[in-house]
Formats: sequence, C-alpha cells, structure tokens
Amino acid sequence: MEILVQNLSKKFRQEFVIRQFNYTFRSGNSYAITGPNGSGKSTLLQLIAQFTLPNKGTVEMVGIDAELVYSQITYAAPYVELIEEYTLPEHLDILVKNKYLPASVTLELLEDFIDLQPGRFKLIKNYSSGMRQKIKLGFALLSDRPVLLLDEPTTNFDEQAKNWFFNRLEQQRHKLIIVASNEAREIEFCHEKIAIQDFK
Ligand SMILES: Nc1ncnc2c1ncn2[C@@H]1O[C@H](COP(=O)(O)OP(=O)(O)OP(=O)(O)O)[C@@H](O)[C@H]1O
Repeated sequence: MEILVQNLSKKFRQEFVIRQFNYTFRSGNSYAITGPNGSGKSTLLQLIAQFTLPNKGTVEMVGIDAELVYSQITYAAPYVELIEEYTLPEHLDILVKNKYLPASVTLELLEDFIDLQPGRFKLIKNYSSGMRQKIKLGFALLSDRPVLLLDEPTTNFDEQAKNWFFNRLEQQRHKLIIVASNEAREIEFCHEKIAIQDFK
C-alpha cells in the first residue's frame, strides 16, 4: 500500500493550515505528524483519509479505486465517535456487518483483546472515557484494513492502558500507520517524523 500526496494545500477562510505538502507513505512504515496545538495535525490526517477535501493538490491511494479508499482505512480519533446508545455487542455487530471488522472478531475475542470485564448490557456511554478510548482503539487494531490512522491515541489513558496500547501497536508493524501527536511515546514509535510547521 502506498499513499501519494502531492502539492496538498488546505485553508479555512483565508488562512492556510497546510501549504504544498508532498509525501509518500508506505506500508510497513509508521509516521508521526507533529506540531503545536491548532497547527493542523488533525486536518492533515483527515485530508490523507480523504474525509475532507483539499483546496489544492491530490491524495492518491496507489492502485485503489477512489470509491474504495474508505474500505482500506481504520481511524481512531477523539472526534470519531462510538455509537453511545449501543451496547458493545450491538456496536461490534454493526462494524462486522459493515465490514470494518472481519467476522472472526467475536465478542469474546474483543473483550479479551481490550481486557474488558464482560458487561454486555452496558451502554457505551456508561463506560469511562479511558475505557471508551480502549474500545475505539480495539476496533481499529482488530481491523484487517491496511491503513491505520491514529489521532492522539493515548488520550485519557493511564500508564497501564498506555502499555496495553503500545504492546498491541507493535503487532501492527506490517500496516501503514500515521499518528498525529505531540506525545513523546507515541512519536518515538514512528520511523519518520513530519513537522507540520514545515508546510506553512
Ligand atoms: N472545519 C473547520 N472550520 C474552520 N476552521 C477549522 C476547521 N477545522 C480546523 N480548523 C482550524 O484549523 C486549524 C488546525 O486545526 P487542527 O485541529 O487540524 O489542529 P491540530 O494541530 O490537530 O490541533 P490540536 O493539537 O489542538 O489537536 C485550527 O486553527 C482550527 O481552528
């Protein structure tokens, strides 16, 4: 898998958040997008995912039809919400039906993966913020899609949960991973670092 980004620019109102960004992302590599608050890390991640359109430039997933790009990506971010009124089994069911997760991901497997005590009738909104983040990451990490996009993945995590995440992330090295973050541990995992300030 290769994502080719050429001459990408994005502005909100009259102000450029990203200007003339060029990069090639490849499977088996992990990339950190770094920069101060409000510098455009999340915007760049959303542009790469093609969730949002650029003002100029292109993002191409090489060899993949434009309509199928979404089916190659898993995305975990504070602004990508879980369905709060669902229970975990209901949520899992919908992700399997929509092919976000393979059918081999059973409830038992998911609960084991995220170290969750079974609480099958509990609504997602009644889990703690750290647990909700773990569920979100569990869904992303158990997917077999080749591109994994993570925005500030260890937000709301204590040390134990951070260890859980980094151990499981190690098993994803074959994927193309992009992390938007300023957190030292999230960045040090990555092979390449992209400073957003270089594209202003
Ligand atoms: N939909 C939008 N409409 C208008 N402005 C926006 C929109 N999305 C982002 N921005 C602006 O673009 C800039 C970059 O925002 P972005 O969220 O990408 O930064 P960030 O580096 O991810 O920030 P943080 O580290 O705080 O999460 C900010 O000034 C933000 O206000």
